[in-house]
This record gives sequence, C-alpha cells and structure tokens, in this order.
Amino acid sequence: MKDIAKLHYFTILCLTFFPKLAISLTLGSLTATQSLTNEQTLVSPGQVFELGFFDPGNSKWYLGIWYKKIPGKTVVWVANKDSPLSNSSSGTFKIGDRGNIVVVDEVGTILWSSKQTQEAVDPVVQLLDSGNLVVRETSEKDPEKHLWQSFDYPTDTLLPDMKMGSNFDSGFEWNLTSWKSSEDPSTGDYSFKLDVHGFPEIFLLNNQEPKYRSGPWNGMRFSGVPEMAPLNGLKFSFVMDEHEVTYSFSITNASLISRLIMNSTGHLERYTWIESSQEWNSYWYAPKDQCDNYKECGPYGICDTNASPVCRCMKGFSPKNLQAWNLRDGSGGCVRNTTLGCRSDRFLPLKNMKLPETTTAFVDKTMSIEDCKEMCLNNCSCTAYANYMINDGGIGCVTWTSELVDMRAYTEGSGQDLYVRLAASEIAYSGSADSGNGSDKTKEIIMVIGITVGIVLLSGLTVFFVWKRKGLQMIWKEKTERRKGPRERSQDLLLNEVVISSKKEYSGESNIDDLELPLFDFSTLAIATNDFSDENKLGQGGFGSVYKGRLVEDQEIAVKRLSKSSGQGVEEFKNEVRLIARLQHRNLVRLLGCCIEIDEKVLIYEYMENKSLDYVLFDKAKRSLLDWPRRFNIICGTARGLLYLHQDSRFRIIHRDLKASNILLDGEMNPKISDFGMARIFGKDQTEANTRRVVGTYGYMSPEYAMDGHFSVKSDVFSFGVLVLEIISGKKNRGFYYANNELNLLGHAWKHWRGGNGLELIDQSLGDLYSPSEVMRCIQVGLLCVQERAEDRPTMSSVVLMLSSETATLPQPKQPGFCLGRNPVETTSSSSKQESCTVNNVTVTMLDAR
Ligand SMILES: Nc1ncnc2c1ncn2[C@@H]1O[C@H](COP(=O)(O)OP(=O)(O)OP(=O)(O)O)[C@@H](O)[C@H]1O
Repeated sequence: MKDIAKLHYFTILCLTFFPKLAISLTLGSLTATQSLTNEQTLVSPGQVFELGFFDPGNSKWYLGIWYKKIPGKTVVWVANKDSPLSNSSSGTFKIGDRGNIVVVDEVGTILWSSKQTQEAVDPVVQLLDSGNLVVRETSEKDPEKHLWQSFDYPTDTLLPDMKMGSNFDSGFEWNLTSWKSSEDPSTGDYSFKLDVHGFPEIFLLNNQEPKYRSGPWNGMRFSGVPEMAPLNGLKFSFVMDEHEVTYSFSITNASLISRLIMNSTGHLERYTWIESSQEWNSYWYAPKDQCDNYKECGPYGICDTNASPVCRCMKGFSPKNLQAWNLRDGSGGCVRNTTLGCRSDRFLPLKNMKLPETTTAFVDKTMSIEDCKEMCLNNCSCTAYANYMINDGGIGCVTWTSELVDMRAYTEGSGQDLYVRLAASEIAYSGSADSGNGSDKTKEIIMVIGITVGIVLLSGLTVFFVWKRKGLQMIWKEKTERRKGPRERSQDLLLNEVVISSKKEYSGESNIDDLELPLFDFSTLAIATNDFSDENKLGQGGFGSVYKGRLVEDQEIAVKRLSKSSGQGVEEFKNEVRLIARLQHRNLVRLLGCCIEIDEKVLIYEYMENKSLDYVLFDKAKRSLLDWPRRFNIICGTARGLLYLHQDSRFRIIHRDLKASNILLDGEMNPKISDFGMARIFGKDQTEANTRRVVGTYGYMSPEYAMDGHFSVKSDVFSFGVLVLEIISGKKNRGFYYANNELNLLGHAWKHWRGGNGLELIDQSLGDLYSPSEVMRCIQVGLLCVQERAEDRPTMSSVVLMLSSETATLPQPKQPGFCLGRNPVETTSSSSKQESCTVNNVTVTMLDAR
C-alpha cells in the first residue's frame, strides 16, 4: 500500500514537472483526454520505439516513430509527411472526435488524420514494441484487434512482421515510398510495390516507371535476388493465396535489429544494427549492377555481368538493332531468326536464370514440368515455361505468352531453369532440346540408327506383348492417360472459359463467408447522391441507373442502383459481389462496396472523372481530347483488363457486353472496364427475363452469340475487335453507314484493308498526328478479332502480345462476321426479333438482342 502511494505521488510529481516523462510512464498509450505536444513522446512498453515530433533538418516538424535506444533518430514512420508543421512549438497529436488520431497545428487546424472508417468508443492509442501505432477500444480484450494501425500505411520502411503487397479481403495495398530527400519526408519519386498480377513480383518504380524487378518468389527467395540467403535470425516469407499476396520478414533472434528501406536515391536497402560499433550496416541493396536495370537487354536479351558487353541474345535470336547493339545499347533486344511453327516447335533450356517478367504469366501450382511443357507446346502463343517453385526438385508450372523481358544469367547454382520456345530448326536434333553440338550429318546418322534400333526393339516387344496382351493393354492405357493429362487440362480450362459458372465452379476454392466487403446503409447512399436526384444521375444502363455521390469523407463515388427486377436472393447476390470485388486490376473499375436493403440492391464503384468512352469518342466536340497515344493506351489497357478477366486463375469471367459505354475513363484517360461482373450478378433466369438488356449489345455481338446464344471468350474477343475499330475511326459500328448505305464499320474497315489503304479508316480529327505503323497494327488486330469463325480469332493473350510487339509478323485476317448488312429495326420489346442480315452473300438469320 505504501509503495502504491509512493508511486502515485511520484507520478503526480512527474506530470507536473516533466510532462514528457509523464507520457512515457503511461507505457506507450494515449487516451481521449490526453494529447502529445512537441516536447513530449510516447514510448513503447519495452522501450523499443518512440513516437513524437521531429525536425529532419528542413526546419519543418513531423510526427514520427523512431528507435528509442538507437542514437541519431532513425525514423521508421511519418504521419504528416506531406503536411508538416512550420513551427516547433505548435503541434499537437491527439484523439479526434470520431476516435481517429489527428495532428493539429496551433490554431487547431487538422494537418493529418488517420483514415479510420469505424467510429471508436473509448479509444486508446498505443505504440507497440513492433513499431506499430494502433488505435483500439479500451474494452477490447483481443490484443490483435484494432480500428487502425500505422502498419497499414507504410512510409519508406518495412519493419519486421510488417507486410507489403495486397490483401484482397480488406482491400489494403501496402507499398514503400521514398522520402523526397534525407531531410524531407514528403512523398518522393521512388516506390517499391508488389504487383499481384500474373505471377506476383516486386517492382522498384521511379514515379510510375519500373527501374528494377525482384523476380517472382520461387519458394526460397525472389528469382532475381539469388544472394537472398536467410541471415541467422532473419526469416523471409511470401504468402500467395486467394486472400493476399504479401512479402514480409521476421526476426528469430531477439538481439537482431533489421529494417528494409526504399531510400530517396532510388535504392532498396536492408540495414542491420551493429551494437559493438553503434552503426547501421548496409547488409543488402538493389539495384546493384547494370543487369539489375529493368529491361537492360530488351526482349529476348540476356544480361550477364561477367560478360563484356553485358547483353547477349539467346540462341535462335539476333539483335534487333545491330548498330545500337554494337554501341552497347542492348535495350532494343533481340528478334527471332526463324518464325515459330507451333506444334513442331521445341524448347531451349536455359540454366541459372532470373525468370523473365511474370506480370502476365500463367501459374498452375500443381502441374508437373512435363505437363507444363505439353501445355505450352499446345498453345501456339506460349513463349516459355518453367517450374513455379524450385524447392523439392521443382514444383508446378509457370508459362509465358508474352515477349520474354528482363532476364539475367547468374553463376552456376544461383538462378533457375527456364525453357524457351524456338522453331525446331533452331535446335539441332540430338534427342535433347538443349544440345547444340555436333554436325547435322552426325546427328542424322545417330537419328537413323536410333530409329532402326527402335523399330527392331518394338517388333520384338510386339511379339512379347501379343503374348502378354492384357499387360500391354494396361501399359497402353496408363500411357495414354498420362499423355492426355495436359490436353484434358486445357479442355477443362476451355470449359471453364466457356461456361460462366454456377456456384459449383468456385465454391470449393475459398470460404466466401470469410471475405469482407464494405456494406453501405441505403440512407448513407441516399444522402451521398442527393436522394438519387436527376442532377446527380450519370447515366442509365441495362441494369439500372448510375448516380454520382459524395461521402462525408469527401470521397467521390459512382452508385449503381440496380433495377428491382433482379430475381436473385440476397445471399447469392452478396456472394457474387464479394467475388467480383476481389478482382483487382488497373484496367477494371474498382468495386468499393454494396448495399442490400429490403428490395434495394446497390453497387458502389470508384468514380471515373471522364465517364465512359462513348461519351468522349462519339462526341464531335470532345473527341479531340483523345489523341492517338491516348487511343492506343485505351486499346492496350482494355486488352490487358480483358485478358485478366479471361485468364485470372481463381475464376474466369466472360464479360458478354464489352462496348464503348462500358469502358470508363479516369482523369488521365486511362481505360477501366466496367460491368464486368454483371453477367455473374444476374443469374440465368434474369438473362432470359430481360434478354434485350443483359445478353449483349447489337453491333458488338459475335455471329455465333447473336445467332445461337453461344458465348465464349472468343465472343468477348469479337466485341473487343469492334471496339478497336471504333476507337480508330471514331465511329460507331452500329449505325455506321457509308455513302452507299451498304457497309457497316466492319465491312468498311475490311474493304479498305483489302484494298491496301487501311489508313483511310482513321478518324479525320486526328489529322496527321499518329503513328501509321501503330494504327495499321491496331486495324489488323481489330480485324483478326472480328473474324467470322470463333476459332480463327486470337485469344486475348495473343492480342496483348500483338499490340505490344512492333516486330511480330501478324497473321492475315479473314472476312469479318456481320460485315455487310443493314441495321436491323430496333425493337423495344424484350421478345426476340428475327431479322435478315447478309454476310458475304450468305444470308443468315440473326436474333436481334438489343
Ligand atoms: N464508375 C463510374 N464513374 C463515372 N461514370 C459512370 C460510372 N459507371 C457508370 N457511369 C456512367 O453511367 C452510364 C451508365 O452506366 P451503366 O454501366 O449502368 O450502363 P451502360 O454501360 O451505359 O449500359 P449497360 O448497363 O446496358 O451495359 C455510363 O455510360 C457512364 O457514362
């Protein structure tokens, strides 16, 4: 009792005379009635970290966290990095009205506040020994539960157990961003960002431009960081599942202090603290040499620091620009010596490699390397394959359908194996794809001997097996099964693509109930949209009306109020929306949440400043905003978005209604596909009940879809082709009639293409300001996509490849589907209407869907 009284007396003394010390005594917590001023700090319970105001040397003040016991204030997190205090005696850190934390200046203006969605009851702020600053409710017993944490808002430093990457459930994206300079913590030019697409890997970016790539995680380390051996006491971890893709590290030896930092000079650096010399030791950094520079040797070029010059073309390729290559500029890369032949191609094994960029690569985590090879061979656009992980002798399969870029060769035992597709003639026959030795004559002789021996052996074996017929049948069966593996697999893939699935398709893949998606109150949305007023209305679509809204936090949103006739159940609707919300790609419009109340179903999207493409492209006054580089960017971005929908390994989506009004444009005119989950959200019944609105849009529908209701990824490809030709010409396919009133846009484009004057198609408003070769390539890709037969149309992965490659020889397109004919009479009824349409002198019957 006596001791407690003493402690109490001591505390009061401290509070009176040493306010800074007094706060420290609260063991790192701050309640709603307390605040922290410039002279005070908050210390974590184990005295590991300290939070307070600091001046980094630019005479401005910031609230930050640093190591308590390490001299020289190594700052690991900054709150108000872009809104500093100008006066050392003016700042206060406290809990705000909604239970969020704020930094205010001397007149009470809020300079920074935590983005906290949920209001807190009796909140408390704690600085943990991990360096994490958290806001919790005092009554909350679970130490893991908090309303806000600084670890969700990293600045330039990754501390142990902090994650970088994306969490698909919470929507958090954790990146490191450099300070402007060592004395200015404001947002700098460099960032270190995990790209979750394809086979995830981390990029170091200068503004938005990649400078360095880690390579994907291969089970032991990043493919491009062979020196990433576990340090005694340090453990790296990479999680890649349906909930998250994240990288983090942890400390297993308590005496070790380590941090990873994206510094202001563009280097990623790992430091460890050396107690004896009292200094930070730079343990690792990147980029460290010429070969770490992103795409140093261009497509199909391999960088090797031990060679001079560092760039070389892989076997079967030659420098694209020999002059530049000889002047030691390898960035143009290499081109194939021999065009690929598809099924006859072979694979060149490359050892000790950093895998090429994997943002568009396809991963199958379980497939064997033999099946992987077979799958790649069966897909003519597949350029290479490799193991997905290198542990346990190699696991799974990764394939590329794009140009192979940013590769480097390491010394023996450091990198991994990569198999690159080459025309058969580039790999001399020797029984194994990598052998390049010996004259062709010798190989021919070996081949003949081999075949002869094979025949003799086979005849002998046949006699034997006739005798043992049963056994033979079994072996034969087993062999075919094994050989069928990848083909069956690709058939499965195809089936997945063709069928917009019922629940069964993905119900086994994840526990949907665990996912969180913000649910909005209908009343909040009514306030945000001014009671769904006409002034706020952005447009009307087949599924309902779209309104512009503004939330109290000033965030602009687009609110789609679905028409009440959706026959779906609430749980079914929620599940669909949750799945759609997990699809994230820079070319898909982001779904922010939904609202389900009584008979209201509402979707909340990010607001896109420039509305939809049709709104700009088909408007005489506005179309000049779309110069050629922007149009090309819209074509390529839309292609990437569609490829993601078609190929995302978790579940595939066929859009079914791709058109200009479903391509939304952000402030910089970047395209984002919208309505991509509508086909899922509205079930089959709804499709039938409302055919005109849901099935598709006349002018964009492929012949097989319009006529037989047959949809597949290739019907989306058709719609994409129409869109490309519309973007180039600035004219709608539907309602386009040339002077003779005979051709639609596809027919018009085809006529000019065949006549050798494809450029006639281009929108006159572009004048001469375009790249003829780029435009011609786009027209050719557009025409390939609208070919009449679905099997002739390319997949979206080939489309992306064709659009990005300046050198690839593109196939010649055949006659488009629906290229001639008059506009069917528009119908307002939902009943189907038959109309005659002529396709290349063959009369077909078409179902008018819209
Ligand atoms: N996120 C958004 N930001 C800004 N404007 C939007 C947004 N979403 C939709 N709009 C605008 O609202 C209009 C209607 O959109 P909606 O997706 O409902 O219909 P649509 O695409 O025109 O037709 P349909 O539903 O038949 O495909 C769009 O054309 C666009 O101009």
